Amino acid sequence: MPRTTGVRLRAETAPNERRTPLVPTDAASLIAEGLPVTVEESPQRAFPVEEYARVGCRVAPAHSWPDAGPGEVVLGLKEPAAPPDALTHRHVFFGHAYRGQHGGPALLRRFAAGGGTLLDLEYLTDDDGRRVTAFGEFAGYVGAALAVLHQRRRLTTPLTATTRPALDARLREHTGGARALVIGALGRSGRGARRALEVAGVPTTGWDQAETADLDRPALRAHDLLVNAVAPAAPGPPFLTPEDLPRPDRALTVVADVTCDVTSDRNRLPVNDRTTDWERPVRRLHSAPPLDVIAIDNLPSLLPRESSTTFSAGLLPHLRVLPDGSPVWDRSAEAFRRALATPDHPERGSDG
Ligand SMILES: NC(=O)c1ccc[n+]([C@@H]2O[C@H](COP(=O)([O-])OP(=O)(O)OC[C@H]3O[C@@H](n4cnc5c(N)ncnc54)[C@H](O)[C@@H]3O)[C@@H](O)[C@H]2O)c1
Repeated sequence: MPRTTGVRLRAETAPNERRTPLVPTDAASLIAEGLPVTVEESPQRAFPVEEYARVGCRVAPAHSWPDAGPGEVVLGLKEPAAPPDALTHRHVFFGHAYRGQHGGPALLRRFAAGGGTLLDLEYLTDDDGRRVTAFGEFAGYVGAALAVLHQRRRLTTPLTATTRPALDARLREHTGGARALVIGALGRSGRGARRALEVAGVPTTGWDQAETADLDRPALRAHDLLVNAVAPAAPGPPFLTPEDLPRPDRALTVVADVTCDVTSDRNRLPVNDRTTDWERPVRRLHSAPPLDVIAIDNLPSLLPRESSTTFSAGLLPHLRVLPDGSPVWDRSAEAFRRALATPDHPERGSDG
């Protein structure tokens, strides 16, 4: 393993990905502690590159990371665009590759071809197995907010990035008028969803694992809004089945699928098999009675500055110790090694 000589913040290429895992003030802390930071130019990042340059980051052209020195750790959020196909560096990003997701084996083959390492952000966990940093709370908040606005016919499209105070103000324009159910209510996304529903004045039921062990389908169908915020550790019975859709007793008209695991065998909402996007956030699943789904896989990007600031604060203490290593980095490297050993049969353990 080469000595860590710096951090290279990549430009994201996914449409509407405005977040960053490292904000300028935290980059400044790394530099002050002797770890150089290079930032690629990116017009879509919510923090202009000038903010990074001002605190002492080197600026590099977008997509120049393949030329980074072998000791530079390449930091991003989503899979780096090819070419190059072979990945040689240590990369830190969300791979979504270890749980049978589409594209997982192909990503692992890119690492196998180049001899690089993925230090997956989702697998940076503390001694108790808890993620050290995550976007979940913002995902739940935005997912529930979009569901409420759609149910109130107040959702304007295409969606554009906003701020928490602006979104709160729109949620407060009206109150009540619906009952919501949040599944996965005790998790980060579930907490965020409940907060948005509270701001919107929507009475909310919260279910977690205890309540879904023996699913009360009539109770589920009696809610107007459903926010799916679970992180299931294993495949299990669906929350909604095709038989639920035509039922005349179904009050449920809007589902926000925050989990968005639409290509995984753990998907608890298999009545929906695809994501939606900022251009067309809502997809009609059934016409009579109507049922619409919102399944956007980059929800926190709608609050890019706030979600990035929180995420970066959680990651910073770990970036600080990159040169020396730590059990947190070791655990993520070990998850990568296990997945690499069985790329077509990914592990099915919990990712928390
Ligand atoms: N759409 C997006 O933009 C976006 C962004 C971030 C995270 N996510 C996804 O949201 C999901 C939740 O993330 P999180 O950070 O809140 O996870 P978390 O681990 O904090 O919480 C998940 C919760 O789900 C519960 N749960 C698991 N299986 C359940 C079941 N069968 N029934 C009821 N509850 C169950 C857990 O007990 C836990 O309380 C993850 O799949 C994550 O990948 C989506």
